[in-house]
Amino acid sequence: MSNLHSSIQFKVPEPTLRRLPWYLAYAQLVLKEGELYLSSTQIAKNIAVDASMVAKDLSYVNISGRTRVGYDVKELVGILEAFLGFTNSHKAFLFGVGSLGGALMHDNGLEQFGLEIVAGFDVKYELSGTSINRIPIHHLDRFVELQQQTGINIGVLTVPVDKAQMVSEIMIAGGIQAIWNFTPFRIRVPENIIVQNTSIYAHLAVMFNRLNAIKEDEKKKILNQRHQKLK
Ligand SMILES: NC(=O)c1ccc[n+]([C@@H]2O[C@H](COP(=O)([O-])OP(=O)(O)OC[C@H]3O[C@@H](n4cnc5c(N)ncnc54)[C@H](O)[C@@H]3O)[C@@H](O)[C@H]2O)c1
Repeated sequence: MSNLHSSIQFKVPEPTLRRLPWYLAYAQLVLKEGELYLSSTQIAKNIAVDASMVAKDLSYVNISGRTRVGYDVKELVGILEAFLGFTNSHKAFLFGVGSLGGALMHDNGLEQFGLEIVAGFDVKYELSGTSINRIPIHHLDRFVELQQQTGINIGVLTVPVDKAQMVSEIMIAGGIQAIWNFTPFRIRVPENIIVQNTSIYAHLAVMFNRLNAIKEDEKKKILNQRHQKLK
């Protein structure tokens, strides 16, 4: 990625960066269906966001739609893929090949999003020399040597929570500059290190909360109906 490209990306607000992959996924679907043009209103309807928000988000990626016709779908897909860094594969090491780490190594979808896990590291000796989805697993002791050979600077952290800080320090000392942290521990890192904390559980809480809101609404409706009948 060029410096110019990365300096543009840093100015993009995080919520926009989180929405762009949704637009891309929808544009890819439309492209498959053979459509040539796509409007921001169409995108907005399908993603359930505001059309003006879609247009604003897309203004960050330097693509302009044609009045009344919309965006050229092929161009939109290409630009979004390149912008999000999905076209150039980023290679990563994974630390902690347990149930979550193993599942991530099994997931072929990650590569579509530009991340390729090329090796896993663990402290369990019985895992050394084995592989998951053709990705080799090594003992953690071999990390520095393999980092020096490959120059890989992204690390996926899936170790037990009480090991998160210690392993992240080993990762950083060995040359990792960006950590995708799946542990619930808020690791402390030097300023120049990028950390992205990710939790699938956070989204669960949102889903439960919305479900409860629906239930509360239904309860209110039932109570209202009873009141009406009593009147
Ligand atoms: N973010 C999420 O949504 C999410 C979801 C599930 C689990 N988690 C978290 O992911 C982490 C892993 O969970 P899991 O269920 O896969 O646990 P697990 O016990 O199945 O796997 C952990 C692995 O880390 C290895 N390990 C331990 N110490 C290590 C070290 N110093 N260096 C390298 N590897 C080491 C273990 O040998 C084991 O193979 C936990 O912190 C858990 O809380 C997060």
